[in-house]
Amino acid sequence: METTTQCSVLIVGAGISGISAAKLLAENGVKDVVILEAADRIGGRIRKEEFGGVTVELGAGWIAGVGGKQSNPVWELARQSNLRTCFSDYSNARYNIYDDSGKIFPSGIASDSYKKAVESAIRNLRNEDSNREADVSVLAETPTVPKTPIELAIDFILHDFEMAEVEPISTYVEFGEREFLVADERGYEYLLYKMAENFLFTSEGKILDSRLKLNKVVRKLQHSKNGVSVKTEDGCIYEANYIILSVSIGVLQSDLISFKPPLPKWKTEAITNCDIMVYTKVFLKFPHKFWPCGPEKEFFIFANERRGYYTFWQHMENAYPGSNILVVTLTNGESKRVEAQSDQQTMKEAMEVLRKMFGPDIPDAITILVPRWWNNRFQRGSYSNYPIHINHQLIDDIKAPLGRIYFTGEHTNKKFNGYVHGAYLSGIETSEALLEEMRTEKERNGGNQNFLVEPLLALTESLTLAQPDVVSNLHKFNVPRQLFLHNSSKPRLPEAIL
Ligand SMILES: Cc1cc2nc3c(=O)[nH]c(=O)nc-3n(C[C@H](O)[C@H](O)[C@H](O)COP(=O)(O)OP(=O)(O)OC[C@H]3O[C@@H](n4cnc5c(N)ncnc54)[C@H](O)[C@@H]3O)c2cc1C
Repeated sequence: METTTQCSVLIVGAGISGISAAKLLAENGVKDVVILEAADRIGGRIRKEEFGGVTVELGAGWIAGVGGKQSNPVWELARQSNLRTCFSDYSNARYNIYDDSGKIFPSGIASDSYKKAVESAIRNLRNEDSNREADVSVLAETPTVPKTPIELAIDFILHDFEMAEVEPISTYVEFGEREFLVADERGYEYLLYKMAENFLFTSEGKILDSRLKLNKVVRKLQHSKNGVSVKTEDGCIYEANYIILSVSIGVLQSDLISFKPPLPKWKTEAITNCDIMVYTKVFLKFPHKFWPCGPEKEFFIFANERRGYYTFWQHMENAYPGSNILVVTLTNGESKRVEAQSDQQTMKEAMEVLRKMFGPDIPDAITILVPRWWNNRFQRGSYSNYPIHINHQLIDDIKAPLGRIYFTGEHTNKKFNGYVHGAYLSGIETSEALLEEMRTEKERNGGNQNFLVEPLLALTESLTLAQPDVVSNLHKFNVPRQLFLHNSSKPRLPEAIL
C-alpha cells in the first residue's frame, strides 16, 4: 500500500555529501528533512568490512591532502574523532618494481622510466593546451607511447593511480601533499556517524531517527514549480518543497531514477559527458607474510606487458601488523573484467602474479574480497574523473539546480571532485545555496514558508504533466542556479531561517 510522507527537504542518498547537507540544514532550523537511502546503511562509497580479522575499507581509504597551509576539513573531523590513521609513503614505490621473473628493476632504470613518463605526460598536456589554443607551432615533440612492461606499469601508476601528479591538483596544493590511510576498526564511516549524531537521534552508535530511511530506492522523481515528489521502489511516496540529490554521477547516468518532466538537454548532456573511474581494491589474506616489509616497502609494483594487470600492490602490515593481508588495485577495464568473473578466478590470477614476483613456494591466499562498485546499481563506478583540462561549464551544469532539485556529491565539486572532502564540502555548499533560496522564497511569500501550497501530483504511471511552467522549460540560467554558483566555496553558517 502506498504511504505519503511530507517534509520540507528530501535528501536522496546518505553518503558523506547527503549527511553533511542534512546537518547544515538542521543546524539552520530546517528540521523536517527526510533522508532516503537505497542501501541498508549510511556511508555510500565510504564503506568498511571485516576481513581477515581486521577492518578494511572497500571504498575511500585515504584522507588525501594533509599537512599543507590549509587544513583539510575531513582531516579535522578525523582528528576530532581520534580516528586511527597511518601515513602512506608512496615516494619509493617506483624502486619496488618487479619484473616477470621476480627481479626488482635497478633503481636507475626505474627512475629513468619514471622521468621519461612524467616528461611525456607533460608534453602531452602542453600539446593539448596548444591544440585548444590552435597554436600548432608549439606542437614540437610527440609524447612517447609506453611499450615495455616497466613503461606500462609506470604509465598506469601515473594516470590511473593517485600517487603521482603531472599537473598540480587542488587537493594537494591547498591541503598538503601527505596522505593518511584510515586504519580504525570503527571505519572511515565513523566520521559520518559522528556527524549524524549532531542532528539525528542515535543510541549506542546506531541511528534510530525516523528521518533517516534506509532501503528506500528512489525510482521516480516528479517536479514542478510547487514542489517535488518521489516514489520509491517499495511504493512509498515522499513530497517536499525541495530535494537534494546526492546520488553518484554513475547513478545519474543510469536509468535508476526517472524524472518527470525529463531533465533538460543541457543537464543530461553534462551528466553524460562526465567520465567515471572504476577503482577496485582486491584484498587477499595469507597464512603468513612472504613479501618484504620495513621502511619504503609498503607499496610494490608488478611490471607486465598487459597494462594495469595486477600492477599496484600494498601490504597492510603498517596499518595492521600481523594481518597478513595484501591489497591489489585494479582500475577501469580490469576492474570491470574482474567484477564479471568469479572470485576464485581472480584469486587464481592474483596468485599467478604473486608467484612471478615472489617465487613458486609462496602459500595460497586463504580468502579474497572483491568489491563490485561498477555493478552496484547504487554507485555504477567509484568516482567522477574529469579531464585535467576540464571545461568548467560541464561541471557547472552538472551542479546547477533545476527549479527545486539541487544536485550535490563529489562530482559537483569543482576543485575537489573524486575525494571524500570534495563530497563533504559539496553537501555544505548545496545546503547553503538551498538555505539562501528558502530565505528568498520566504521573503517573496511575505514571511511565510509555504509548504506544498498545492497538493503534489500523485506519482502514478498514468500521470502526465501538462503544466505550462514545468521545470524543464526553465532556462538553465535560472535564479537558484545563479545563487548557487556565485556562492563562496568556503563553508559558512547562515542564520536560522525557520
Ligand atoms: C574504491 C574507492 C576508493 C576511493 N578512495 C578514496 C580515497 O582514498 N580518498 C578519498 O578522498 N576518496 C576516495 N574515494 C572517493 C570517495 O569515496 C567519494 O568521493 C565519496 O565518498 C562520495 O560521497 P558522495 O556523498 O558524493 O556519494 P556516495 O557516497 O555515493 O553517496 C550517495 C548515496 O546515494 C545512495 N543512492 C544511490 N541511488 C539511490 C537511489 N536511487 N535512492 C536512494 N539512495 C540512492 C547510495 O547508496 C549512496 O549511499 C574512493 C571511492 C571508491 C569507490
